[in-house]
Amino acid sequence: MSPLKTSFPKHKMKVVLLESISQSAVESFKKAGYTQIEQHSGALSGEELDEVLKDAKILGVRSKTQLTEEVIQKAKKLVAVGCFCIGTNQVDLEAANKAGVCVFNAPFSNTRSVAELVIASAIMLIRRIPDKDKAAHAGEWDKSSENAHEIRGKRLGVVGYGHIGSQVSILAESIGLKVSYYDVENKLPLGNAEAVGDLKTLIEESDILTLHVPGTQETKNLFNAEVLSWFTKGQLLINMSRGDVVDIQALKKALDEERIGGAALDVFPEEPKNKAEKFTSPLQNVPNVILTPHIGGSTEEAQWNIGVDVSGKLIKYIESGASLGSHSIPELSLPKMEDTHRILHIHKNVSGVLSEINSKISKLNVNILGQYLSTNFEVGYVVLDISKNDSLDTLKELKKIDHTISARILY
Ligand SMILES: NC(=O)c1ccc[n+]([C@@H]2O[C@H](COP(=O)([O-])OP(=O)(O)OC[C@H]3O[C@@H](n4cnc5c(N)ncnc54)[C@H](O)[C@@H]3O)[C@@H](O)[C@H]2O)c1
Ligand SMILES: O=C(O)CC[C@@H](O)C(=O)O
Repeated sequence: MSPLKTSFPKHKMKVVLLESISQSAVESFKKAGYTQIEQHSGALSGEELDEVLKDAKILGVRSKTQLTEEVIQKAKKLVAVGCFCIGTNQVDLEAANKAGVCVFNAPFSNTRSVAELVIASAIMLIRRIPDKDKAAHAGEWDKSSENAHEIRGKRLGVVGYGHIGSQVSILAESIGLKVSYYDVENKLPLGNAEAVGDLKTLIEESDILTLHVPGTQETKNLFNAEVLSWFTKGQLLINMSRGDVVDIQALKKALDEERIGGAALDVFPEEPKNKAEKFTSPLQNVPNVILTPHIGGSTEEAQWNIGVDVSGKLIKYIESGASLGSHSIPELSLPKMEDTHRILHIHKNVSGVLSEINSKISKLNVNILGQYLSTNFEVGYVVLDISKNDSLDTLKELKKIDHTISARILY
């Protein structure tokens, strides 16, 4: 299929990619005809972020760049944001929705990479490899088997049985672990995994706990001092979800008191924005603790696939209006345009807008060849496939309608 033309020429659309997004995304944009691609290796904030967003139509971020309501409101030309990762908690999705900015992510391209690191970390912790490694580097030869165990036959407790949690469960069973899980939703158990009805029982029954919940208000401090007090027998804790899910000071206390026997943390409440910033944590130099710099999904395979996935969604949205997978404006799956022009109208979801769209169309006496609508609580998204001769007049009229957030045309 030859690339679609857009009313706004692609070579004039600025694409900004932050946080070392994979070259696969750059290649996809270039192949689709986008030439203004600006790449930055780290996250941006404050004036620097506002400045690059002044004339950006498309923005790509990973987990560090905070797209607050203020930032989104200032980015007047922004049409779509791609989170080149799973998490979307760094974006104010409500503000993006209200501004008519479509937000996509890559819901599963790095799940396998995270799941592999969880299994690797569990084995490292249960063998107390962090301490042995440190000792060997310091010239000490400690061959003792004390407190080092096989993972076979131990029970893994998975908190959050979604894409990653369930994949960890499959890998864990394949090397002889028993698996239980706790999820707020009713989830189909894979393999021989068993659902447990409450977090306390899961913690008490497991030897290793691994966290795979999303970063939301509900999961903030989910593992607080009270929950961490349910660890009494030296269980191991792995967190590769979001940093603020665990109260770090309370975790340190539990490690110091040996109620928790070791921990692997890939995410932290405060993470450096780039390589130049220093990383500090109360858990540095605590025995049997593995600290990694938020690299659960950082493999070449995962990053390449994420680049392809998210750039594909962004290009499709810009060039066809299809918003399937959007986390902000309503989702619409659209057919190919057949010898028509397409108008995309995003508006506040208040009564009267749809009837006004239809009344304008009937007054102009235009031929509508396809009409698609999707709404959420705040916003409505209408797509009209329209005869080529009528499209520009119709767009002009639709732009005048009260409560219009944005309107654009594709041809
Ligand atoms: N460390 C990394 O590099 C890395 C990489 C990828 C994803 N992540 C993070 O991993 C987490 C999980 O990702 P995913 O793709 O599996 O998400 P997902 O949405 O597929 O699964 C999350 C699961 O958690 C459950 N859940 C929500 N609230 C819960 C609660 N309070 N208690 C128990 N269960 C709860 C949900 O019902 C869902 O089943 C996310 O926070 C994501 O941002 C981290
Ligand atoms: O690549 C990143 O910055 C974030 C990775 C991970 O936390 C995700 O949400 O996919």
